[in-house]
Amino acid sequence: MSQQSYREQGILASLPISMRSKGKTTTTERMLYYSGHTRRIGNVDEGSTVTDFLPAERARGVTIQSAAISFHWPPLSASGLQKKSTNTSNLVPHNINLIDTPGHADFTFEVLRSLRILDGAVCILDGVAGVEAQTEKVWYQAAKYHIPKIIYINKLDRDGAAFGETVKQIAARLHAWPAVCQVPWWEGGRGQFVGLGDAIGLRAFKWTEGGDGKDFQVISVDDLPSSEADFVREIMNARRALVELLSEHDEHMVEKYLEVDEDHLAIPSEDIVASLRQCVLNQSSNIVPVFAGASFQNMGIQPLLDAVVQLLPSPGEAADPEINLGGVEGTLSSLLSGDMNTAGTGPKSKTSKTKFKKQSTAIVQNLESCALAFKVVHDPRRGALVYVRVYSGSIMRQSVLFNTNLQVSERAPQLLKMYASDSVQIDTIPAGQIGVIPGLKHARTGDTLISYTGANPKSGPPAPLNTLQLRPIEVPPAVFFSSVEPHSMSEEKTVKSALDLLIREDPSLQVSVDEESGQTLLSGMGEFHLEIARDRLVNDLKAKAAMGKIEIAYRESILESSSPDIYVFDKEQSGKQGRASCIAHVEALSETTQVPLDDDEYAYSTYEDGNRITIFLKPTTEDASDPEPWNGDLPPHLSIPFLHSALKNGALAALSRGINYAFQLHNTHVILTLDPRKHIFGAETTPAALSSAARLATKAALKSTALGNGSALMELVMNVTVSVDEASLGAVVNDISSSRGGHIMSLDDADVTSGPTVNSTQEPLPRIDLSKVYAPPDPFGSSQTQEQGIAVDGSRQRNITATVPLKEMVGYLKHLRSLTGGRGTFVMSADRFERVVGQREKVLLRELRGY
Ligand SMILES: Nc1nc2c(ncn2[C@@H]2O[C@H](COP(=O)(O)OP(=O)(O)OP(=O)(O)O)[C@@H](O)[C@H]2O)c(=O)[nH]1
Repeated sequence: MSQQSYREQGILASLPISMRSKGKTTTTERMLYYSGHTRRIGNVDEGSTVTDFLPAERARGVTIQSAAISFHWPPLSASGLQKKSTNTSNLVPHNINLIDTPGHADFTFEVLRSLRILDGAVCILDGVAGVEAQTEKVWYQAAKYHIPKIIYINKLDRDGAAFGETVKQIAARLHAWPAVCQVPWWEGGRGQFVGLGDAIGLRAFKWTEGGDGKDFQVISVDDLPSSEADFVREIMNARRALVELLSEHDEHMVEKYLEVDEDHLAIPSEDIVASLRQCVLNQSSNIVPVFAGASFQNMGIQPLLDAVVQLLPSPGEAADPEINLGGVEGTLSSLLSGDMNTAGTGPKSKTSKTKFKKQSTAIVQNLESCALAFKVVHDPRRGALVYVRVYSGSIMRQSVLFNTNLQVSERAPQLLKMYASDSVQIDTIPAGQIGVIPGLKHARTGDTLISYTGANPKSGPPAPLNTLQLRPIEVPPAVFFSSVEPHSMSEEKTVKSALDLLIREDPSLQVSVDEESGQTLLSGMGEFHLEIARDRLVNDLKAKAAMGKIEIAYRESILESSSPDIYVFDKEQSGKQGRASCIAHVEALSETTQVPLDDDEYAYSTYEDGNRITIFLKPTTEDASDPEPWNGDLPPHLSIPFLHSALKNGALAALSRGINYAFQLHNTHVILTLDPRKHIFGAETTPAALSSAARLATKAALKSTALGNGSALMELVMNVTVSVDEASLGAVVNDISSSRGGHIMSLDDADVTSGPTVNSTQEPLPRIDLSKVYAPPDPFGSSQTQEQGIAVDGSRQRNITATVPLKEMVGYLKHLRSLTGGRGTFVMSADRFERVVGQREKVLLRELRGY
């Protein structure tokens, strides 16, 4: 297949849209079928799809993991020549890599992770439910990564489908100019959904009811029967609106328009496609092409695939990925071209800085490839499969890959390309492509992998490249947890390896062991997230263990600072003597906390999971104020990154259990000082001994703070946006503020929301003047009036933005539905941890202690 001639399409994904299913997997199945990669169409409802392959996904009919597969469009024939697609423009076959993502809010992190590797996205909306809050959330995130998008409005066969209303919502809620490229064809104006009108090609596509959708009629507008006069008129209206919208944002379109004497219909379709592509790729115009269909009825997929090939970018046109190099942010192309300012990544003194800059330019030249492991899946036959996207260079079979997150190297024994039903062995994964590496022992979802000429077999590539992070994202706090109890002592080991695998697959799950009770705890982002983890653990990975009740994870925070205290660790560890010391003190972290590292080239500071850890490697003396500086000398088995990472791991372990309530600490600053001349004892100072010294030193410091005012209980407060109709507004507001202890932040009209109300990382996009938006009329009463409360029945849709403790949001959807006659929807994300005080603290503590 690799010898055949085809062009590369960028990585494409169907965006997750809401907690309710829009038909992403259903659409993907058709794409695979029409491209010739499957022989039958899989069905979500029967659990027979290619992309929902986990047993838990098939049983529940929901996507949990983002599946990645490759196919060609137009399909490659046996001779390698292109087959006919629906388009007149003789498309060359393209290789498309598709990621089908989950829709449920508990898996939003999985979605954000996938977003990072996309070059383009198809945002699938449900033509009945329209744009929902979860859609907005992901949309703004995609905008943040500059991902070009097209929209596909699905389920137009369903009663109450409202294409025009959904188009208006795209403008109102997603703040994008909808470029309507297709209009739905309801037979005779009010009959059944039979096909589409193509505003670009001035023609219609008609599918036969009940068929597999492979063959369909392409009818020119001139040949449509007179009974379809209204439909023809609407195709023309859409064409005029499209030309006008493009003319406002693209000068070339104005020229074309003038060339054809201002006849909207006379502009060749190729020119419209070229202009649309331009607008989609450069994104400044904020235009989004809108397509239509009913995937379940096999209608609309082939024209959508044509649009993917024509409008979305190839890997070479995709946005330059952001990187982080030793704490400094930049882009990959600036690093590769030597333009990235790496000054902050190395030593802080002036002379070392200049030397370092020269070295880092030379270092980049030896970078062979860099890739992001965006997904790890356990295959019962082949073990862990690591999906990678290569950003520069090529990964070759047998390449040694250095994992910059784990600081380990491992060889890629094999490389695979995944097609629907099979995988093909390949020798190289070039830049822009995705592929699979089986047999890696360490790589986890989210890790950056690099190969480097002349890398040190132990410590990998030189600094600062060994810290390179592609598109880093912050893992949100895991706020629900459940205990995991192996059935017997003999099962402990297998349960542990199953848990290890689970967190390699999904880093938003966390495993911790409660030091005192010895209990293993699994934490996740939501109840559904943990339920699915339980399914994976027990049913798929066959771990013989029981999981306890799913509970909310609170945090605790220290109220006082400790004074610096030394801890000496001296003990046998795994049959070897371990000895190390360090000094620790802790303080409550606040916005004003200063971390003065600038003039200390051996200092290091990191913010992780709500706490800060700062490490100083420097001489300590009791009396002299200016001790002789340390020259950086270390025993051969230790390096500065090793010291930093061992000490940090020790501190993190100590922070996982608070002194008063046994909850993880929050807002705590741990300051560790290690004097390399006094606290390191030759070969006995192993990384494990250093971690133990740091852990025990931190623990002792935490204990000393608890002697005073104790510590504070913290709970997670969520940022919640509830969409309800006007009639239910009062009841919902009252419920949030009185029964749930929430604070109402704002009440807006849903149609004029500023969009990015969900969290502060989303940037506002300018509002669209709705009077200028073209949307075809909807022939049927819209059920969006029921689901979204939009204008038709006179009731306005309102958005309530509030902060509410997470505990009070458990099971909220059911309650909201009962308060709003089934119409209310909501979306939420973690806002911050807040101290619990007064009566609420007493009640919570009573509940937690059970007495
Ligand atoms: N009537 C109708 N139903 C559809 C259509 N497309 C999908 N469905 C149904 O909608 C439901 C959800 O479809 P999926 O393809 O699983 O949707 P999804 O977006 O992948 O869902 P998640 O995996 O939960 O995110 C299934 O019952 C499908 O049969 C359509 O065009 N028309």
